[in-house]
Formats: sequence, C-alpha cells, structure tokens
Amino acid sequence: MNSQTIPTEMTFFERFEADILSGKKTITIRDEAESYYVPGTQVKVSTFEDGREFCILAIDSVEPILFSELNDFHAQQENMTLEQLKAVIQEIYPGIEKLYVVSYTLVE
Ligand SMILES: CC(=O)Nc1ccn([C@@H]2O[C@H](CO)[C@@H](O)[C@H]2O)c(=O)n1
Repeated sequence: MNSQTIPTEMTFFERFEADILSGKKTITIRDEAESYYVPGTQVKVSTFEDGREFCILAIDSVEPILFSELNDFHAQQENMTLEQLKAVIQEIYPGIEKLYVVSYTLVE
C-alpha cells in the first residue's frame, strides 16, 4: 500500500466475528502489509470470505511484535490460548517473524 494512504477498511475471517462483536477479541496481529492502520482513525470491518460488513472499529494502537515474543497476554486479548494463537498465526503468516499488534475498540 502507498504509505501516505490511511486504511479505512479491514477484513477478518468470519470465524472471529462473534468474538469481535462481543468484545472478547480486542487485538489482531497482522504482517507488514497491514501495519499502516492509524491510531485515532476508524475502519469499516467486513468478512474476508464474502465481504459482508459487520462493524466499525476504532484503531487504538499499532505496535511491532516478533512472533517469538507473543505471550499469554496477547492470547488473552485474542480470546485464545497462546498455543492456539501461535497456530493461527503460523497458518495465516507462515514463517513471518515481524508482526504488528493492532489494538482496537468496537464503535458500532
Ligand atoms: C482476513 C484477513 O485478511 N486477514 C486476517 C488476519 C488475521 N486475522 C486474525 O487476527 C488474529 C491474529 O492474526 C487472529 O485472530 C487471526 O485469525 C483475521 O481474522 N484475518
């Protein structure tokens, strides 16, 4: 993405929708390509599978993290065990060590 462009949309796998809407999942971990979300902005969120919009999130922070640094606190914010979280990330971003923790709050 052009580094001057502020992203206004984000997609999630449908299986995480319920946890996001209930407030149980308050972070997402993304790769460099999705590290340009800007704290203080809002994004329209839709499902990756069929592009169905399901909420608006306010971006609170974007912090770099190494895969090897992921801990139980990240897992708790994902509503998963650390083992589950690492497995999910390895599936989505195989072999990627440099990641970003995007924290957000549900707006509507
Ligand atoms: C659809 C799409 O473009 N990309 C992603 C990337 C990540 N995630 C979720 O964020 C957390 C950490 O990666 C886990 O809960 C992931 O499943 C997601 O739902 N969708």
